[in-house]
Amino acid sequence: LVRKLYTLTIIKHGEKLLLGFKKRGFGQNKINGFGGKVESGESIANAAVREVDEESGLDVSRTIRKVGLLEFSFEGENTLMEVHVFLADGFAGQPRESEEMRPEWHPISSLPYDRMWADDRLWYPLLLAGACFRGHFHFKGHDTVLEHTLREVPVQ
Ligand SMILES: CN1CCN(c2cc(NC3CC3)nc(N)n2)CC1
Repeated sequence: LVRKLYTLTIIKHGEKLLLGFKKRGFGQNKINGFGGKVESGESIANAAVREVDEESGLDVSRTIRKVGLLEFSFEGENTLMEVHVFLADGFAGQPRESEEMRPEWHPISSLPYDRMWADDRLWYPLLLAGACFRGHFHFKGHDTVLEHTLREVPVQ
């Protein structure tokens, strides 16, 4: 199994989340938090801050907290995605569209789960409850979760 590191940052402001419509690349046309690959020699938290800046123009360096670790495997593939999830409870700057992402605010009471990855509706409730969590989701293709594990873990 080839393990690759990624970040995913969700920005919360009051009762809304700032998510983005992915315009290209992996997860194109889905709504998601901001993120990308962790480059060699980069800390995971710094990679998260860099990706939020690149994709939304916002500075979350003073507001992000680590909230989760999600692993994704795919039927018939030898790749394992290790996604480090962060929650930012504030930001500096104004959201701006980038080549990758079109930022948009979504009320927590009406998240567009059917336009998000299939795993999101499983772990977002833990994120929104302020929990820390760890999960593994085994996908068939990009739309079907064949099996998964998910548990709350003690806050670090
Ligand atoms: C850099 N990106 C960040 C977001 N990320 C994913 C993946 C995902 N499910 C996996 C089946 C694909 N679910 C969410 N919500 N985000 C992939 C890597």
